Amino acid sequence: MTQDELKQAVARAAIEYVVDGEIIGVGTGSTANFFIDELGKIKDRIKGAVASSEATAERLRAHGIKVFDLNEVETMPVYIDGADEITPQGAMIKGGGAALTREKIVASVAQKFVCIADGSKLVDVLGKFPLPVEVIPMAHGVVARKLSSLGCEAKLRLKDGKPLVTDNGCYIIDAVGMQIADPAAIEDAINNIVGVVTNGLFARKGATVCLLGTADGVKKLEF
Ligand SMILES: O=C(CO)[C@H](O)[C@H](O)COP(=O)(O)O
Repeated sequence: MTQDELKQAVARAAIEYVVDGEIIGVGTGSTANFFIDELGKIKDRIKGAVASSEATAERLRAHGIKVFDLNEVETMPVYIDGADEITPQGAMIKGGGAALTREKIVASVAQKFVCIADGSKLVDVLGKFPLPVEVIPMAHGVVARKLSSLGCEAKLRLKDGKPLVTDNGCYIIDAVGMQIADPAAIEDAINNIVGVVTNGLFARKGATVCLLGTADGVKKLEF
């Protein structure tokens, strides 16, 4: 099976977690896009969705799914999203698609986080994938220096030769080669750097369930 077929398989399997008549939190990225396409097929069963990015909102609307502003929503039963890396304990690196802050915010409102990922995303120790850190633009230099002192190479993410600008008007610094033996400690340490909006570690509130696409079928990990 190709990686896309594995992503499609977990996207289909995630429909089981959709609660009829409710608002669903929806993530960002290629796996989340496959999930949105599946959600489109059962759109009449749900009230709508909260999107973790402008791109996701656009795709949801293209499927005729109503998109709610998070400020209108107090709670939702489930948030469904991909990950760049996930451990057997449910800690994740997210933000490869630069949507980490909104992903963390929407996930914080959901009762359950269902991570959908192809098998390549399962790792024993986080950190091979560069850790995304969203920063206030005027602080990117100082934050990069402080990140480097934590033992990584801090690289400003570029798009077409210019700093990539997130949906929040901020920049992303990718922390390359960070040793993440204690995800919760690193998540807190980076979030405490002045100028950081948030980082892509989901250690404190990681996944509740992970649907992992493998050649032997979809495996369910519960945390
Ligand atoms: O965190 C994310 C976007 O900010 C994505 O969930 C993550 O990058 C995984 O993406 P994909 O499903 O395309 O592999």
